[in-house]
Amino acid sequence: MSRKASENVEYTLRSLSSLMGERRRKQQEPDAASAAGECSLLAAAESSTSLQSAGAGGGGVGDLERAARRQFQQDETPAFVYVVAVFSALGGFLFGYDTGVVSGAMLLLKRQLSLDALWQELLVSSTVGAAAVSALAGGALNGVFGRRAAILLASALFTAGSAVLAAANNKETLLAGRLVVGLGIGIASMTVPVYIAEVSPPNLRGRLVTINTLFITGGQFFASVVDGAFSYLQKDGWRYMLGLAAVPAVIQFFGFLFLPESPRWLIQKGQTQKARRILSQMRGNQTIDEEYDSIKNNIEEEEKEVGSAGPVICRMLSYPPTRRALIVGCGLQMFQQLSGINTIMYYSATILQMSGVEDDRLAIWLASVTAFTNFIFTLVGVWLVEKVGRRKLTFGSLAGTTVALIILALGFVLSAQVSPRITFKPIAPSGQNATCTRYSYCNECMLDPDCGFCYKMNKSTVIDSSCVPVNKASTNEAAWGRCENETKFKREDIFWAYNFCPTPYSWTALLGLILYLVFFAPGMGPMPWTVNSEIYPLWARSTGNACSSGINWIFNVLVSLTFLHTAEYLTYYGAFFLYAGFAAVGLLFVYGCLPETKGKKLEEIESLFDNRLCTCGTSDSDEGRYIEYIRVKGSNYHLSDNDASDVE
Ligand SMILES: O[C@H]1[C@H](O)[C@@H](O)[C@H](O)[C@@H](O)[C@H]1O
Repeated sequence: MSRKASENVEYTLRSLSSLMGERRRKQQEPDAASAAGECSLLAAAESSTSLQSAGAGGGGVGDLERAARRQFQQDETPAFVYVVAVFSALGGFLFGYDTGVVSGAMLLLKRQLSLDALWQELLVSSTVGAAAVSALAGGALNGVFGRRAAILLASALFTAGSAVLAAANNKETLLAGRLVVGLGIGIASMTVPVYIAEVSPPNLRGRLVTINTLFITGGQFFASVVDGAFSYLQKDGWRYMLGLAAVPAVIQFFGFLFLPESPRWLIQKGQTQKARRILSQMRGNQTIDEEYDSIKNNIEEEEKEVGSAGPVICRMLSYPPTRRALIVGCGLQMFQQLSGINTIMYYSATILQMSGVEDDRLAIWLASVTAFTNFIFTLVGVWLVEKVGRRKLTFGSLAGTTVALIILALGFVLSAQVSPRITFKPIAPSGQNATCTRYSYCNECMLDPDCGFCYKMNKSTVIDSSCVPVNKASTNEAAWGRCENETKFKREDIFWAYNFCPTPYSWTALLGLILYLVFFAPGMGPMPWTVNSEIYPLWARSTGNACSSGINWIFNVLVSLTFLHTAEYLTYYGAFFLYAGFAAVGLLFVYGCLPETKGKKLEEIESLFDNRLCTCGTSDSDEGRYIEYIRVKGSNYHLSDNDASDVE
């Protein structure tokens, strides 16, 4: 039987068994109910036989199956699961908002509180650093107190942190607020995907977990709009930017007071009655027996196989399937960051300036266009994840990202090659730094963070150009010379370029940037989070996600903090070629090591890591196959894709 046909058979059987459950509930008489159930199964067996022949002959799908499919889809999506997913994903929104909003807030803050470079760096990176620490610690928190408690704690931290930030009167208080918010981000980033994965039905799990990343990028986009809007409020605009996060945080906190704990965590802790009640609430009108049994059996088997002595991380490392899963999960998170997403997100305004946008405010608004691209294309990922699966989506996305990075780098190579010559070397006033005046091309001048390029234009040609030191207090003007006073030099048609050079190849940078996000956002953005929420068995899930989220945050700090220095040492194109190199290695890793988890029950996924690591590329033919358990007249039949006839 062809694979397509076998999938159809499974689908129909599941649909019909679901229909059967529905019909059974509607019947008042137990006997009549069981008769209806048997009828349905007989119909299923017949239908599967006819489908087998239809599949073999390449024919269409019958009315019965279509009706069953419709019914099945209705059955599978109780609104409650969506409500739970959306409330949890508010954690993702806050993660995106708080990491995104700071760049705009910093523009205002540094003026109002006269922050030097060290304090600016501290305020930006303290949050990411705190997130790394709390993501790592979040594993224990999740394991001991449960997912719900962890999400409640994260939203409390977000609320408290935002309130402190909005009311802050000095930089020390701001630092405290940013640290508290960072602790919330770390806990939310590792807990929310796990929680959503555990409450979702298998056929929707990928989509619902990916919604969390949609909320992350949505938060980043919203933050960029808020930054743009409040940038006009020079005094105290930053208070609104930083404080606004309290609103979704409070909503999430109160929402979660009424939302349930993950049934899987409850079963693990022995609270089986409560778990059953929640599971049936989450599954609407379907029977929960098989799912409940399979979770419970799995926990018991795991305990037998792996034992329960010693720290979880040691047990994970000494048990080959979880060790392999951990390598895959952490590797994915590492490559997500190494492919440079956050240099694109945090420095898009700078990169856009390189592409010829000279006005600061316009660059901030255009940065929100890039954030919007990231958001919209994550939505494409939500749509694709259950259609093409995790593996193909991640691979395709990373391949496109690599090409986009190469285009971005080539754009910078072209710009560097036609970099304007420096034609005018002013004498530095006594006691002033003269290093900048030694450069011969704009490109060298641009890469020195202490210097900027001052020039005039004759039609489209750069003339009278010089390289002079930048004013440390405001990078909008030079420390001395013709570009010293912004209002004055603008009146005289003189231009100042800090961090960029005027170039006719500006469009390549813009093209590369947009292409990058178009490819990155549907796959490499969300899949590392989605896959990590699925690949660990229950006993290792919190710890596995804590480690991989920790890795994500650690590489986030490393890559984004070193971007400007990397560009200084390797030039801009060197930096992007470097990220392209990392992405290419990531591509091999994904091809070799990432198995397909689409449609599988969480309890089945562990077996994907039974074989030696990095043999997944050879087991593609297994993609999309299900093993489904159905309950027939009180007994469980194991239905593989070749033995539909087992059903009587
Ligand atoms: O998945 C997310 C998303 O792609 C964000 O845009 C990025 O800033 C995060 O670092 C990443 O983890």
